[in-house]
Amino acid sequence: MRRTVAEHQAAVAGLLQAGGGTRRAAEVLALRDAPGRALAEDVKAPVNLPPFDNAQMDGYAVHAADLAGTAPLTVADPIPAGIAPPPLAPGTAAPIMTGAMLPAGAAAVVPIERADPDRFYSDAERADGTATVRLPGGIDAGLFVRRAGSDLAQGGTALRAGALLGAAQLGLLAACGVGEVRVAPRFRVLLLSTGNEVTEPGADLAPGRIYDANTTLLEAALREAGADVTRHRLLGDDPAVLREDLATITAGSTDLVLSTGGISQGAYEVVKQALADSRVEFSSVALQPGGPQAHGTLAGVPFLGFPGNPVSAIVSFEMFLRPALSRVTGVPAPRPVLGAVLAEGVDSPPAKHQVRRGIYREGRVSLVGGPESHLLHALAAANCLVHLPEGVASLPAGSRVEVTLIGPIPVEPLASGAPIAVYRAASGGMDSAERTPT
Ligand SMILES: Nc1nc2c(c(=O)[nH]1)N[C@H]1C(S)=C(S)[C@@H](COP(=O)(O)OP(=O)(O)OC[C@H]3O[C@@H](n4cnc5c(N)ncnc54)[C@H](O)[C@@H]3O)O[C@H]1N2
Ligand code: MOO
Repeated sequence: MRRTVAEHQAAVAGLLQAGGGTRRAAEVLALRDAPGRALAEDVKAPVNLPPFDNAQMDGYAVHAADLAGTAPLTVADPIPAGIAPPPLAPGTAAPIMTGAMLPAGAAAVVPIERADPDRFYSDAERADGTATVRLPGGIDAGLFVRRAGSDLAQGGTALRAGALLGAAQLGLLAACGVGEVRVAPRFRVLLLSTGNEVTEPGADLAPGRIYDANTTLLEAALREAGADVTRHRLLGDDPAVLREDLATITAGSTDLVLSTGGISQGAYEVVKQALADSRVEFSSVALQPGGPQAHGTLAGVPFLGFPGNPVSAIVSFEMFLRPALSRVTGVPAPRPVLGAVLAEGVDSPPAKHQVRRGIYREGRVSLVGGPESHLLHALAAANCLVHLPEGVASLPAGSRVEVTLIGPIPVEPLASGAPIAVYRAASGGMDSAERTPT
């Protein structure tokens, strides 16, 4: 059967959805074990974030009654972070450190650099209670005060079910005091490679044989995408042996069986022959590489057969399985798809969606290697897949194409002295300093 890329994408997503791999019980994990997992339920903030009004700068806490004036204020006891301070009396200013709780009565914090003197008194200097400080008048209420709940109010939704847990999301949960999370179960994949010619990397290579790249390639891709992978022993080219092997698969034992190789037009297509009378369909998708595809079920377990050429296998993963996993389980996050200008002209078979490998940078994409599906070295140098859709026979340099990012975009080191961050304080008036790399 011949089908379009979109038709096969829908078929694979439907297969995983029906497979029920996402309906297993959620797991409860400590935050440190949860990177890369998807939340199984909404998480509400059990506390305000921040939990209390606190100082955004090291400086003086100023009473609401003293914001306007410039008269000297008596210096009160200092307030370090981590204590509950006594109330602040009018006519006094308390040295307060970043993150310390604002005392009752205080309405603003003036950074120490704006105070006169512009340094904190020592305990000895404050001992007789006569130390004073002058602050600039006309201070806005709320200056350098971080209000309780201003980031997230208690009871508010911190993260929704399905959220992918990365560093920022886990950091937020930790800040809220949440120690454990319920996450969706990992998607389990049984991965098998076929072919008499494939040899385990590290072993001696007999004439006519090649090393097994696909198991490592797909296992790494699947793990990176959040799946739990079990490798099946390398299988030869005997359909009877493979059929026997696959007969041991039982419903619920895994969420997906994924094979590579043995599905096209040869005389020894082991997967095709072993599954001839099964619920697996062999089709030709209008995609290059990645044309031959197999999908269906084995004992109710979803099955996908990718072509044996390594680039065909990884393009199949990126085009069909990764988006389906993303849609069905929430993990991994979808790949970014960007518009880019082709650095060179390119030809493509118009009856197929061709996927070339490229290096994307600053809006331009250069192709790496040719269209052939054995070019692993070029794949390893690429950071994107370049899409030349069905109907396109050739594109001149300068044409716009879509690229899917699969690796990091190269960046130049920052020129010395260039600003790396300019932060403007939300409370207005005083800007924090521009930071420059040294
Ligand atoms: N007459 C035709 N021949 C082929 C067609 C076709 O339509 N008509 N399609 C070609 C395309 S496109 C592809 S892709 C391949 C797919 O073939 P199979 O899925 O049956 O895969 P194999 O024949 O087993 O292997 C293809 C290729 O990949 C190498 N291989 C296999 N497994 C591994 C592995 N684990 N690690 C590294 N390399 C592997 C294998 O040695 C072959 O070179 O068929 C074309 N032929
Ligand atoms: O479709 Mo095959 O996957 O081009 O090499």
